[in-house]
Amino acid sequence: MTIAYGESVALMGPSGCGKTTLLSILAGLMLPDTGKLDYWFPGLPSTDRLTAAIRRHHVGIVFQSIHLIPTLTVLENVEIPMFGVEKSADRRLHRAREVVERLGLSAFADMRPHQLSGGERQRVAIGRAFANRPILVFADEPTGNLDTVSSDHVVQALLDMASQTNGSLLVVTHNPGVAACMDRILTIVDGRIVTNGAKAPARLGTAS
Ligand SMILES: Nc1ncnc2c1ncn2[C@@H]1O[C@H](COP(=O)(O)OP(=O)(O)OP(=O)(O)O)[C@@H](O)[C@H]1O
Repeated sequence: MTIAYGESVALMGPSGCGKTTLLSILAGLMLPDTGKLDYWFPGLPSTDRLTAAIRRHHVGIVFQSIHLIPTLTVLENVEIPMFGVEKSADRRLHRAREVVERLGLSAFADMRPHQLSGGERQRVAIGRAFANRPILVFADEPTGNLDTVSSDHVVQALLDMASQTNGSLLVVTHNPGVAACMDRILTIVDGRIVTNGAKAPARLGTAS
């Protein structure tokens, strides 16, 4: 598979076929037993591994189970990834406010996650994933536990943030409606990736 710069890709397939495993390998959270990865991030030397430093600066991850820090406010949760990347506290706060506003969450900025709905919480997690303007964002079943309306908002938030940062998006989903919103759909069939359609302006990375 190849993911291009600025492209949004859905990854589908039956339960247990390996979508989360593939995403975890691509995101550098797991090492593959076999196969090869290549990343060509703009402005960076090509690499076959996403190290923690590359992940911190250039990659965002959104999980189905959200994982916000319950004791921090919405604004503080969005700000977390910027520590160690952006030294200026003023710039961190400015960027966090900008992201929260863009996601339509300004009214919740000073609230704690438990005061928000599931969909709102997931949008905060999306804001956190995009806080450092990453080149590549992985989302694993980001709408898995949400109703249709909240799910639509979450997909819009993902696409809007990706287009603002011109980042690439890989979304694992069981939902054909969510998949249809992406530029391209990859499906794992009998252990192999099948693709439909292609929009490939420039390579960002491949896995085989
Ligand atoms: N850490 C692990 N060690 C060994 N096997 C694992 C591990 N994690 C997952 N598996 C197995 O690998 C297979 C693929 O799991 P994975 O979670 O990637 O599938 P999936 O397509 O994401 O499924 P779902 O759609 O249900 O989330 C499954 O058979 C699972 O039991």
